[in-house]
Amino acid sequence: MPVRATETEAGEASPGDDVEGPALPVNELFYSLQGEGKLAGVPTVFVRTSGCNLRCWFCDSYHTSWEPTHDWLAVEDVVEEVASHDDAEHVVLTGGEPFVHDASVDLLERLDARGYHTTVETNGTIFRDAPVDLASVSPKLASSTPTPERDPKGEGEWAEKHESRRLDVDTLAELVETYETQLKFVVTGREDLDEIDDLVARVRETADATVANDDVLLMPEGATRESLDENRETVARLAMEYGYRYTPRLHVDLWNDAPGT
Ligand SMILES: C[S@@+](CC[C@H](N)C(=O)[O-])C[C@H]1O[C@@H](n2cnc3c(N)ncnc32)[C@H](O)[C@@H]1O
Ligand SMILES: Nc1nc2[nH]cc(C(=O)O)c2c(=O)[nH]1
Ligand code: SF4
Ligand SMILES: [Mg+2]
Repeated sequence: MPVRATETEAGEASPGDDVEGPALPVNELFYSLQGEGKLAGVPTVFVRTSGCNLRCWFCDSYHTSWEPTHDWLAVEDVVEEVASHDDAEHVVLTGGEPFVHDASVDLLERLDARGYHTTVETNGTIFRDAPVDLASVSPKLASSTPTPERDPKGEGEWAEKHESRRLDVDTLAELVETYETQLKFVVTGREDLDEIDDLVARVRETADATVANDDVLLMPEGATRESLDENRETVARLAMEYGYRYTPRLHVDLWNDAPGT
């Protein structure tokens, strides 16, 4: 699909006059297996919006965050493209950060009306009221911050903004109270576990809903097979030690970092 560069930080520059009704900046749309979380292995259509309010140094979707590209599509056309994948019953709305866009709610409503199971992959900093069957929330830890040493593009210009935005316990609590939720943490090493324990405790104190240990998933950092090979066993052992759930990155095991997988 042809894409054009986005002009603003969160990628919310508007569609051209040729697009009617609610529209989304779509980076890619593809059919694959859900690679992460409780539904890993389920055939799924992925809609990846462009634009994000954070800048994780490790972001595996660089062209939705650090250098966003997309084509503006009418929500109606996105639904038709999803429906062209005859066998799919599940749709994942991801990004970038899908909840920066008002039209994500329109899309979820139309998908729900057609009977799809919807998962939203979100960083948990923005709440939206929408028909979401599984909120797949991935709160960002201190180890995600793009310090000058780990900045994929500049020299740490995003570090402060990322740091001030990356966690909002009240928003996490609202998501947990409203939706069936999994909390899926990207783990870079043992150092992350104190922060995860602390955050899970704060969400449990704040939310009027239960967060079971098997709703808390540890996912190894790794956009490539090579980096996963380095991290996955450490993270699997940490899951056993702390009593949380481990999630693979099945798509990376199967297809490495190929686009559209
Ligand atoms: C690209 S993000 C888009 C959704 C949303 N912005 C978020 O971060 O949850 C999709 C998922 O990939 C995870 N992710 C991104 N880069 C990763 C990496 N290098 N290793 C492991 N997981 C990664 C995110 O934490 C999130 O669970
Ligand atoms: N196969 C596959 N599964 C995924 N689960 C979450 C993904 C995402 O990027 O949000 C993703 C993805 O990019 N590919
Ligand atoms: S929040 Fe998600 S999309 Fe945004 S930079 Fe981090 S991993 Fe990438
Ligand atoms: Mg992905």
